[in-house]
Amino acid sequence: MLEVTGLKAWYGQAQALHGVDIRVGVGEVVALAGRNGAGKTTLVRCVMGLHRQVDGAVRFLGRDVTHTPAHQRARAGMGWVQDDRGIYSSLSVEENLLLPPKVSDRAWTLERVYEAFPVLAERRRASGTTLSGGEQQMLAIARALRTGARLLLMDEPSEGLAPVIVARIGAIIREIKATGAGVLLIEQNVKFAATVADRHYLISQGRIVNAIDNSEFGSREGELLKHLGI
Ligand SMILES: Nc1ncnc2c1ncn2[C@@H]1O[C@H](COP(=O)(O)OP(=O)(O)OP(=O)(O)O)[C@@H](O)[C@H]1O
Repeated sequence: MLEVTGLKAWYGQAQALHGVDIRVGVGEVVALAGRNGAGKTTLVRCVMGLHRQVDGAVRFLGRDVTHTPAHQRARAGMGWVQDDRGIYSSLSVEENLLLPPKVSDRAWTLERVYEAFPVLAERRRASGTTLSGGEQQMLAIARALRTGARLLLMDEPSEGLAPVIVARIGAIIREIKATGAGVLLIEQNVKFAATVADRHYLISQGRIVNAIDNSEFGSREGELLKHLGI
């Protein structure tokens, strides 16, 4: 579904990505971990079409989208769950859920969202400003699902959340996977990533330095943690 090959990216003269290869298959959850400044956000921005100083190729659903504008990639089925959560704070939960444009017939109905996220049903009339961190994260994920995105790019969904909420988010990611959607998950919490991911990529200084199948995670966790300085 997503194939990134030989991706290079620059900020002016400074090169941030040095030939990155990653892929996400249908119904696959792929985790990306790396230290601060390793290139995770740059990579996701390149995939979404938000960073234009690039070389190499990004293919999505069999089409070369390397030079396709971001709004067209979103329309083709890429959904970004941002780390700042991108919620309209002056609008209610339900209004936030009604805004996203539908890009495919996989779009989740409001009823389906409320079934999967009971807390959003309870808080449907609450304004964005009054939501807890966990509720905001769930709203951000639900908004991406409302579009019918085929590939979700998630930026640190577990960050700053209580373990019980992180576990709930893990269950939701597994549910998304079961629908056949792909997920690219930026996640420093590799223990959490291991509960949902099929594969782990480790990025360092703009290069993928390790690709680990989740079945090997138990024996190679130490290697990952050491690399991340955890
Ligand atoms: N707007 C920018 N202008 C110049 N250089 C940038 C810019 N954004 C990022 N960089 C540089 O690009 C490299 C990769 O940064 P990036 O933000 O992609 O890393 P990251 O892995 O997402 O880090 P973090 O976990 O801190 O968000 C770093 O060397 C960073 O300093």
